[in-house]
Amino acid sequence: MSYPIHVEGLVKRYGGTVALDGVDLRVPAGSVAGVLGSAGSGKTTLIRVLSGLTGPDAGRVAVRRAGVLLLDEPTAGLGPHDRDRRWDQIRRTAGDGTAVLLTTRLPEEAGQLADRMIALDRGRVVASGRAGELRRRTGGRILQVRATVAADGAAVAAILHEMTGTVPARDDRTGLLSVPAGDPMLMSALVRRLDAADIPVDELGLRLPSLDEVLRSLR
Ligand SMILES: Nc1ncnc2c1ncn2[C@@H]1O[C@H](COP(=O)(O)OP(=O)(O)OP(=O)(O)O)[C@@H](O)[C@H]1O
Repeated sequence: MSYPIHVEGLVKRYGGTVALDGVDLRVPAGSVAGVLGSAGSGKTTLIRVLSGLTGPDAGRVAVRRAGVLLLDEPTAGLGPHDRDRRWDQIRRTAGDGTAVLLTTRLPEEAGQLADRMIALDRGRVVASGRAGELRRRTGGRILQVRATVAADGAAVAAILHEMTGTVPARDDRTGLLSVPAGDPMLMSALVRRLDAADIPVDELGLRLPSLDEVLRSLR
């Protein structure tokens, strides 16, 4: 199979900065590849090399002239309505047989659009695979909870640790404790435990992981 976008061992340096450090990726026709990374991870540099704006320092880069779409953070700055329209356009374009590669800082965007995901961290591919696999590996939702009385924080952390096997992260500013909520019954089980221990909480919920949390779990 030949790929409309095919990159092997791509290295790009700016002076002493290694912006891309041995990137491998292949994008089949009719699919979306999502490159997920934070500021400075090398996303824009990758788009610039793929589009021929700048040359690689090492490696092999092959990009077909037709049937390829390269998008650098295509929904940055858009409101929810325009973002949804842009997502639909991108899905339609891939549905017509185009190989789409897009960069994003939003794990949710990569999860929504991408067939395959590539996580980029300081110029290196730290994870790649089917978007569904990566979503499973990153554990879905994060549970967060805060004790009403600060002195109860340690007891809540100990309960979370015991229930999940993970030491919860604590935000020093807000006092919120968070752990990956792999088990869908975790929240209700936690409420029972807190009730039995007579510990009041003033915040309890599930949220999507941040980009940093996703990247940390993939590293
Ligand atoms: N023209 C340049 N000259 C020197 N260094 C550069 C240049 N372009 C990028 N870099 C450096 O290369 C690294 C990767 O930058 P790049 O812009 O590709 O990241 P990015 O993931 O697109 O970030 P952002 O999300 O902020 O756009 C960074 O350390 C950046 O400072």
